[in-house]
Amino acid sequence: MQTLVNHQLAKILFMLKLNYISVFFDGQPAFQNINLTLNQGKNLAVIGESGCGKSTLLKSIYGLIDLNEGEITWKNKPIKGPKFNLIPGFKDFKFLEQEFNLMPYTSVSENIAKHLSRQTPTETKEKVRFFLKLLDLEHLENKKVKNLSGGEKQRVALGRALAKKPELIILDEPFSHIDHFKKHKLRHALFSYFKRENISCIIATHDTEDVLGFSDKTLILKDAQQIDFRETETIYNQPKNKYCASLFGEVNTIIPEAFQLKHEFKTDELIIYPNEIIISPKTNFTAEVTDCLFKGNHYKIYIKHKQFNLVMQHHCKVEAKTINFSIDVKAIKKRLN
Ligand SMILES: Nc1ncnc2c1ncn2[C@@H]1O[C@H](COP(=O)(O)OP(=O)(O)OP(=O)(O)O)[C@@H](O)[C@H]1O
Repeated sequence: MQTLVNHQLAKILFMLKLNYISVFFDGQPAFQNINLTLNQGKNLAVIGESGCGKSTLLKSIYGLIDLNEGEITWKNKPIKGPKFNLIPGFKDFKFLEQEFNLMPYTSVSENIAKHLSRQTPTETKEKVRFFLKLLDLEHLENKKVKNLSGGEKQRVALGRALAKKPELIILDEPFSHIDHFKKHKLRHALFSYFKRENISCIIATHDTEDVLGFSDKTLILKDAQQIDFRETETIYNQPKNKYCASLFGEVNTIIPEAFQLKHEFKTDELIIYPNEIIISPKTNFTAEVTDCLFKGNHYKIYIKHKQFNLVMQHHCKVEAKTINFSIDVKAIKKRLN
């Protein structure tokens, strides 16, 4: 009985399932053997270097591209590509592509209102007002879309995608045209809205800020292959390799033995983040300081120790030509465990 209940629960929770899916263009994989599940209300980030297959994967999930291998299911029903669907795209999903496809000669409000579900004029007005506020577009409500900036258009496109509440929203670099100042506020407002409304989200991005703090799971692609798919925190704390760690920023690879850490870490190579190298005057490790960059709340410091070029961070500027440093073993062990 319990098994039956668990099985049914799993059926409900695993809304989206990608079952070893692949797409090839001219015999070359755009992505290959992607295998994952996404639960209701969860946020998945898809990251990886340019050309690794992120956009093609998103389009395939929405049903715009036919799969060459595997199957995509949503609530246990297959999602078919254009070969099997007269109207491309899946009804429970909304997709915000890199191109926005807005109606240029109508106003911001009209663009959003057109996509709301049918309701009374007062309800429509209230809903439009809600999205204008959420996306910081209130001051532009009557402006024609053709006269908006790229970032403003991108926000209208987000409003349009959300107007009729989707069960899954697919976002391809949704903040790429939006300035940093607005991006932080908007990102927070949007992801909080998705959580509140239990909307699942898949976002392809090059911005670590979209990933850390907001995505529950992360999929890492490289050369069309699935390199990792785990909880975002686990991926960051225990990166499989340097490529995976580098997607979150600059990192170091060291040989533990060269830093007298052979007994602490039983691996040939160890990936360490810049905050895990610390200036400590009492150690035997000296390094030449090759650069020191102001980063706002810290300095990024490039150092050279024997054959190792390392990057570390420090709370204040380093003027000295050489420093003594140590590897923060305690912090690394805490992260790895
Ligand atoms: N319609 C197509 N025909 C042929 N090749 C394609 C097509 N669309 C994409 N590709 C190729 O598939 C690969 C994956 O492209 P995709 O746009 O999915 O990458 P991406 O990870 O989204 O890149 P970026 O981060 O630069 O947006 C690339 O090598 C690309 O050239």
